[in-house]
Amino acid sequence: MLEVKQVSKLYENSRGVHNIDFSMQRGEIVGFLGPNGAGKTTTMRMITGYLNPTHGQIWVDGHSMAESPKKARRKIGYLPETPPLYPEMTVQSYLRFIANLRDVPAREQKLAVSEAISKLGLQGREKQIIRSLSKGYKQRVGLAQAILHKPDLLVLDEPTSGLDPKQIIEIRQLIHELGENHTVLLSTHILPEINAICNRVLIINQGRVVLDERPEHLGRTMGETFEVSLEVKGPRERILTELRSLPSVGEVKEVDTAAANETPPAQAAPALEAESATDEAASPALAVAPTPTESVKLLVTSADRAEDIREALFFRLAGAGYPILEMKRESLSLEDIFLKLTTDEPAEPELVPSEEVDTDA
Ligand SMILES: Nc1ncnc2c1ncn2[C@@H]1O[C@H](COP(=O)(O)OP(=O)(O)OP(=O)(O)O)[C@@H](O)[C@H]1O
Repeated sequence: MLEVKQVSKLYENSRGVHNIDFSMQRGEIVGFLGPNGAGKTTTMRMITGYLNPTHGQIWVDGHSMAESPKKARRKIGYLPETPPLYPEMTVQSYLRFIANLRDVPAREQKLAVSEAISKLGLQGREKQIIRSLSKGYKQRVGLAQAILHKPDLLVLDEPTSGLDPKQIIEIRQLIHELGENHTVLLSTHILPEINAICNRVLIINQGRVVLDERPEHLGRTMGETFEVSLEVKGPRERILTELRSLPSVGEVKEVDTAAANETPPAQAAPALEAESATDEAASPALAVAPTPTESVKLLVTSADRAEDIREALFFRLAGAGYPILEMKRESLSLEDIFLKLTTDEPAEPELVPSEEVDTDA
């Protein structure tokens, strides 16, 4: 659907983007992430034909943006960071105007506008002046103009920026629905947005792609070690011994010793023995002075980086008679990965304002 081949955009200040290279298959929803100034908008403007690359090529559904820009752009719906709205127009007249601009045949315009209005939940607002709409509804009109000519690829630059939490959820839901019939590239600063709607993530830093992966494979790609947090009921020392003797286990760290300190291990064993004795013997003791439940919280890593050790932990602890109260796989969050990939870099030198080399298309 989209091929971005070794694309660079050099501004006079030498910023911009360098050798961006990726492709998108039909039906993908790709999240485009990067810190401020990383090059997201520059890349999106080149993909949509609003900016000429200094080097490289862009193909949209087989059409070269350089050689057949009209055909290539016909395939794309673009929502820039600031939606290109005319505030004095009504929603309906604005969308009719855009349909005209995009060469939607006259006899199809009415239907195209009413379809876009209903897809974006703008029914009842057709006659409203755009200026009087809330930011969330203006964004819906922006999305409506992007899909009017029924493009295959939607390029959305920070579509939820500046919206309140309720509007963010609504717009996300709409993008999710649009993703059923469109290929979508969307830039965002909101990391949970990627997990919520995207099936692939591209991270760009200082003008270069530094990660291209499916969200569920991010940990593996980052060389993450399989790690599990556990809460186990039973005597601390014995649990540690059991776990450390498992060949598939690498490291076992205690994360919260509060429970163990409350009940020293020496006292724990008799208490458990009393519990495992007859019910008649255990119950009166509990009624007089309840035995604190001894549990230990641990962080356990795999000996072989990526091996899933959850089943081994379960069977070993169950076999030894120590119930697992909680078990959770710990993984690097997208935030962790983003920070790892976009910090530890030399700080950007002070930017001297200058004109760009190419003029906008
Ligand atoms: N017209 C221009 N002239 C010169 N430099 C520019 C121009 N437009 C962008 N740049 C520089 O190119 C780099 C990439 O900018 P771009 O706007 O694409 O980043 P971005 O990732 O979209 O940032 P943000 O998240 O802040 O919108 C930045 O260093 C920016 O200063």
